[in-house]
Amino acid sequence: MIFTVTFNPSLDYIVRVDEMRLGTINRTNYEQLLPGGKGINVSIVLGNLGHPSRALGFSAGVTGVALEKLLADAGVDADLVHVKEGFTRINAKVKAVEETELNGQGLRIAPEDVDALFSKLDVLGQDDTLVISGSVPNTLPSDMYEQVMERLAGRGVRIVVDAERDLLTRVLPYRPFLVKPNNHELGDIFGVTLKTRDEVVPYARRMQEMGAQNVLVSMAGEGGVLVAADGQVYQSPAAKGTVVNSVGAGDSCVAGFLAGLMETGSYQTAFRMGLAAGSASAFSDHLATRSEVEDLMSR
Ligand SMILES: Nc1ncnc2c1ncn2[C@@H]1O[C@H](COP(=O)(O)OP(=O)(O)O)[C@@H](O)[C@H]1O
Ligand SMILES: O=P(O)(O)OC[C@H]1O[C@](O)(COP(=O)(O)O)[C@@H](O)[C@@H]1O
Repeated sequence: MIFTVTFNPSLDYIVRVDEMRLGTINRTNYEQLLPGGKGINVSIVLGNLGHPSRALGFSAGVTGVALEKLLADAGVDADLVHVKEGFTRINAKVKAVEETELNGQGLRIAPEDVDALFSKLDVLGQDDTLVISGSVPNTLPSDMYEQVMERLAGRGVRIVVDAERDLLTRVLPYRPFLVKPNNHELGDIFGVTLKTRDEVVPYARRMQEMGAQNVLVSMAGEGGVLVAADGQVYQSPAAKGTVVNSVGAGDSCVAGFLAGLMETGSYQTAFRMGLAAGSASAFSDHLATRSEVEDLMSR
């Protein structure tokens, strides 16, 4: 069974404006409200691809109620800890000539809420996969991901991590099954700018030497690189298409990779399915569906 953990779920409020001007009123010409947060998106896309998962995390307030309603509508099996104070954040994504995101800092999660989440992790064991993904509210200790990995150590759980900077590097000694930085996040870790797939390969290898079993580096319109546990390096450009909304493309990439690996056992196919799922999400106003992913893979 696959479990996802999102420490900082959101409602994503996606709007389009012809021109974004600061310091004045901007009127939108399109708006959409979607469930959000990295692990949550992974669960949605896994479901779209025919693989059930359970989404764990936190919610609070009226926005938390709305989030759970949207997840139920999307057929996601969500088991969120209800935090007493505050409200689930709303992340605003403004699409104009450029894309601007305003991501909230998130909930004030109490120690007993963390305990409640951890007790839900106690059922995980051999053959289970856990995806821990996204930011951690700044009211929680910065070693949250390590605490999760420490708790699951020795139980044979395959752990996937999609996070930035220290959250990511600090889990590497626990030998996560998969990490998925994008090229900017990978470059930030090593203090370099990575633009091409060839430039990414040596740094992805370094992440593997530091402990990750598989390193999948997504590169938006440039496609991606996989340094796999089988010793192979796979590279691919991205599918060509018109980008409608790239929010959730990275999460879709993780879901596509896991689905492809479960279905075929092949890292190469998993990589292709990951990239196709990312592109399918980027090319539409919803997260990737199975038929969209298969269509892109067949091209
Ligand atoms: N502009 C694009 N054109 C084609 N595919 C894209 C585009 N943006 C994203 N993708 C696909 O989605 C994947 C993940 O996107 P990326 O932006 O790298 O992730 P993240 O959201 O984590 O930064 C890419 O590897 C690619 O396959
Ligand atoms: O936890 P963070 O880093 O603030 O990111 C949360 C945001 O990322 C998303 O999960 C999308 O992530 P990706 O575009 O990287 O796939 C949004 O749904 C959400 O608003």
